[in-house]
This record gives sequence, C-alpha cells and structure tokens, in this order.
Amino acid sequence: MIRLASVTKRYATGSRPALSDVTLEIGVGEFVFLVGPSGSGKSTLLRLLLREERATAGLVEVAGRDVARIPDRRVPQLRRTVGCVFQDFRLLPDRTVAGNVAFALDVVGRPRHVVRTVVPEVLELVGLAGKEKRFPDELSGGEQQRVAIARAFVGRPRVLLADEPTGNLDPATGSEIMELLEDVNQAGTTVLMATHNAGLVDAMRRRVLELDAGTLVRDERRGGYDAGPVTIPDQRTEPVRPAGGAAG
Ligand SMILES: Nc1ncnc2c1ncn2[C@@H]1O[C@H](COP(=O)(O)OP(=O)(O)OP(=O)(O)O)[C@@H](O)[C@H]1O
Repeated sequence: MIRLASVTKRYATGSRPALSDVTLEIGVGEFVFLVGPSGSGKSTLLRLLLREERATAGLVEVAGRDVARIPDRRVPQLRRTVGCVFQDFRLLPDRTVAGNVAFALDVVGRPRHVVRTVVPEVLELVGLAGKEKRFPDELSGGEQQRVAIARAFVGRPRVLLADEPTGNLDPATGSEIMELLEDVNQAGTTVLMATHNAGLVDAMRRRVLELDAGTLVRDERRGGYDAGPVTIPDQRTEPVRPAGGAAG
C-alpha cells in the first residue's frame, strides 16, 4: 500500500537531509507506528505520502501509484485515497460537527443525498451521535479529534495517516482515540501513525518504524517505543517475590 525506495528529502533551507535513503514497505491493512526524536523526519515522511512535499530522490508509491508522477490536477484524487489527522485537529471553526464532515464529501463532489446519509453514519461510528450541530469550540479536545477522524474516514480512504493525533489529549482520551484508530484499521484501512506517545506504542505492540536524523534505524514487528524488550506497567507482569519479601 505504501512503498518508499531509497527516498531522500532535502529542504531548500536545511543543512542536512530531512530523510536520507529511506526504504520501506507497508502492506494493505497494516497498523504501523512511526517513532523517532523531534526533527527525525516523521512529518516529512507523511507529507511525501500526501504529495505536500516531493522527494529529492527515490520513489514514493501509494496504492501502487508513483506520487511524483501524479499530475497536479489529480492530487485531490490521491488525497481521497489517503486521509489524514493531525495533533491540532484542523477543523473548520465556522462549521458544525456535521458540516466539517460533510465538507470532506462536498469538495469531492459527492451528491447531497449521499452526504445526508453517510455523515450521520460516520458520526455514530466515532461516538458523536447527538453532537452534530455543535461547533468545534463547543467540544472537548477528544471530541474534536473524533470529528477529525470522522472527516478523514468518511470518504473511506485506503490509508489513514495520523501525525501525533494524541499529542493534545490526556492519556485516557488518547487511549480512546487509539481505539477509534484501531476500529478504522479493522475496517480495512492501512494506518500509519507518527507519535511520541511511548505508553501507547508499548501497550499496542504493533509494527514500529523508527527514524533518527532522517535515517530508518528500526523496523520491528510488535515493537515498543524504544528498541529492546517492552516493559508494560501492569501488576500482573511484576515478578513474583518469595515469601518474606526477599527479591530473587
Ligand atoms: N519546510 C521545511 N523547511 C526546511 N526544513 C524543514 C521543513 N520542515 C521540516 N524541516 C526540517 O526537516 C527535519 C525533519 O523535520 P520533521 O518535521 O519531518 O521532523 P519530525 O520527526 O516530524 O519532528 P517532530 O516530532 O518535532 O514533529 C528537521 O531538521 C526540520 O527542521
């Protein structure tokens, strides 16, 4: 579903490449975390997949298409294939919840009757039934992120990119948003999520890609946030201590 072959990205003003000779493949239906320190190239990689930026060298393929060869007029079609959500939600403040989700369908020319049916369905799916008429500033952060996911998912994209989607949320709300992203993934959408949230990555044990200074340094199945064995804070995994309290 996603393929990068020897991809390098240099920004005009950067002293070193933001991405350096990155090669990776993500299959249909996978759920993958993208981790790495600040400035390691995570957002750049996501922006290449959306054709918001172009690679300086190498091949970027999404759903079998070389994104560099997509003519500008067809980029909106790519963005229907690839939905995205961000840390700061990016909702339209002057549109209601339903209006924000409907907008995603309006811009791609879906007929009114389809919009009227599909929007309530997807709002139900993300747990926002009853809040259709609220405006973004009348919602909690977690609810705003649900709207953003509904908007990204309403066109049934084949890939969902999430750039630090839990970054502005408290841990409990972040976990709820993760469950929603898992639902989206279960529905068949490939999910690639950039995050600094070590707890979520360690708890979910999915494939982890790690970037460091623009280089792919780890590709681990069922990985944790850091390389090496994962320790999940859970009492059931505490070592059993012998009676008398002496640790063995
Ligand atoms: N538009 C730009 N112009 C020039 N340099 C950029 C631009 N965007 C990003 N960079 C640089 O590219 C490198 C990678 O940045 P990127 O935003 O992809 O990192 P990141 O891993 O997403 O970081 P964070 O976790 O802080 O979001 C950094 O050195 C950054 O300064």
